[in-house]
Amino acid sequence: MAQNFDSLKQACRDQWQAYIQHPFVAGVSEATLPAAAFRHYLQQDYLFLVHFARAWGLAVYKSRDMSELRHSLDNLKTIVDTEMDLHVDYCRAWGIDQEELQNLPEAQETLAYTRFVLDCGHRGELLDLHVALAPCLIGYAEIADWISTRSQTVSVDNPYQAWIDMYRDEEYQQAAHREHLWLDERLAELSPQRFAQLTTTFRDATRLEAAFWQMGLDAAR
Ligand SMILES: Cc1ncc(CN)c(N)n1
Repeated sequence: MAQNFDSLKQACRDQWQAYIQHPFVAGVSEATLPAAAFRHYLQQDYLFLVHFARAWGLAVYKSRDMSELRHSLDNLKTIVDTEMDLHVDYCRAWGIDQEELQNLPEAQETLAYTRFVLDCGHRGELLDLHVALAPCLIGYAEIADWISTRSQTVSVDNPYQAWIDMYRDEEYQQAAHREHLWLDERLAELSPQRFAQLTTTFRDATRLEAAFWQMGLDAAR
């Protein structure tokens, strides 16, 4: 049977679930997450987005034809022109201004995750980089879906509603869908050995996403 993106998720089922349904995400959904946890997450996520934009820039650089290049460029634009602007506006609403964001010290979890992804890109091929980036782009679209289907989700007066809406937004969901299809096409052709190698990358990136949520929770203790 041909492998696809769902095969990657299946191979890392426990780690994927621990990321998508992390207590931080449940707290956002139920409006019970401590504000200090979310604030710390927002600050570090600004730094994260800067490095992830660089990683998509690296994917543009590593592309072999115009179709690959345009695909990575679209993802770079989603971060720089849409997600980052919304993020900065959102931080401002939480009383965090641009100057504060630019002068933040980088947390270990941010360093570990972002440099891991950049290293996958430098060391490997374009596909290694896309697989390392997938938990970020596709994972948040799935998280927004998970939140919207939960009966426990609070949708009236939830202080995190604007953040949830950012990832439920059609443009973000479509970018995640395009990446899903892009990966499905490339994963189908691989040898079992190559698929196993990419599974390790995907699992590690997923673990680093869960650690990023945990960093937010720990900041509120
Ligand atoms: C840590 C993290 N992972 C993913 C995303 C969604 N692009 C994000 N903003 N931050």
